[in-house]
Amino acid sequence: MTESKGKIRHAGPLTLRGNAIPATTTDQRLLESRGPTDWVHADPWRVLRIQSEFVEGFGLLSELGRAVCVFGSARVKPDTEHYETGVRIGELLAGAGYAVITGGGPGIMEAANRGAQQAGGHSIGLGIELPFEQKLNDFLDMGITFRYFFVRKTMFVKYAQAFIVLPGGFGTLDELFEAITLVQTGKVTRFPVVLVGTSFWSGIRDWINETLLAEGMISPGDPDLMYLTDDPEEAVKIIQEADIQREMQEERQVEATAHDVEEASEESESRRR
Ligand SMILES: C/C(=C\CNc1ncnc2c1ncn2[C@@H]1O[C@H](COP(=O)(O)O)[C@@H](O)[C@H]1O)CO
Repeated sequence: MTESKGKIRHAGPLTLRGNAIPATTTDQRLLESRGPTDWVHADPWRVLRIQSEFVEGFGLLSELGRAVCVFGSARVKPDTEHYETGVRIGELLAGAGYAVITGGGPGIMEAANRGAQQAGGHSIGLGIELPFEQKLNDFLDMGITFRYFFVRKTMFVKYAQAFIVLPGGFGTLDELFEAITLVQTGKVTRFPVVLVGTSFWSGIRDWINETLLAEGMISPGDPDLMYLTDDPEEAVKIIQEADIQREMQEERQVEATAHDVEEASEESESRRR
């Protein structure tokens, strides 16, 4: 705590003299203040809360290793076809060494977390605070509940190498189209988005081809940004294949950089001679 000594006070990085010296110290004002609380709801305070969500998320997830997000309906129940597919995908991903990240809620999220956990993999839930009572599902090794959708979405994209999308409603469509937009605009590269459930998704795939593409709203290659399958094994294989391609590309880049450096040093050596 900073003490007032004569006519000078050091308050953190500040040096204050004369009338600029407040009657109390910063710590005293912090510990004693009992004023209006409106500032808790003001935007500058929210910015700090948003920052703290990023810090918590980065802190929790940064050492995760390879991971895949699984999205899908919050409403499907255990012992239904889509739920069982979610469990199988969780198991397969865990078996292939991927951590499984979901929205941490019920339905497909729970199914994929359950599959990952029962196969001995990492099972992560990134929940969201909602207006109604909500809790993280029971099949998580690590969970975090975000206040802000956009912070949570950053975590999904930053810490996963791919998305698998099962049947779902608006929430699932939002996650699907955000991922596709990030791939389309080059914000993320080599990021497979795999839709599982051909009869559920073929309507939207046809609309994308027959309306979006036909009317020039997207480019000819854009529909291929999504893979479509019924087979959980194939979904995971697509992701593994993309991982191999990514690793090969990274190796080629490292080799090309090493080659450039070698050439540059040979050139400067020959100029010196
Ligand atoms: C509807 C019910 C609970 C909702 N709880 C959720 N918890 C976590 N994440 C959720 C929740 N609801 C939606 N999401 C996210 O959107 C996707 C599913 O939304 P959809 O509209 O059901 O397709 C999902 O991937 C989550 O990330 C009570 O049962």
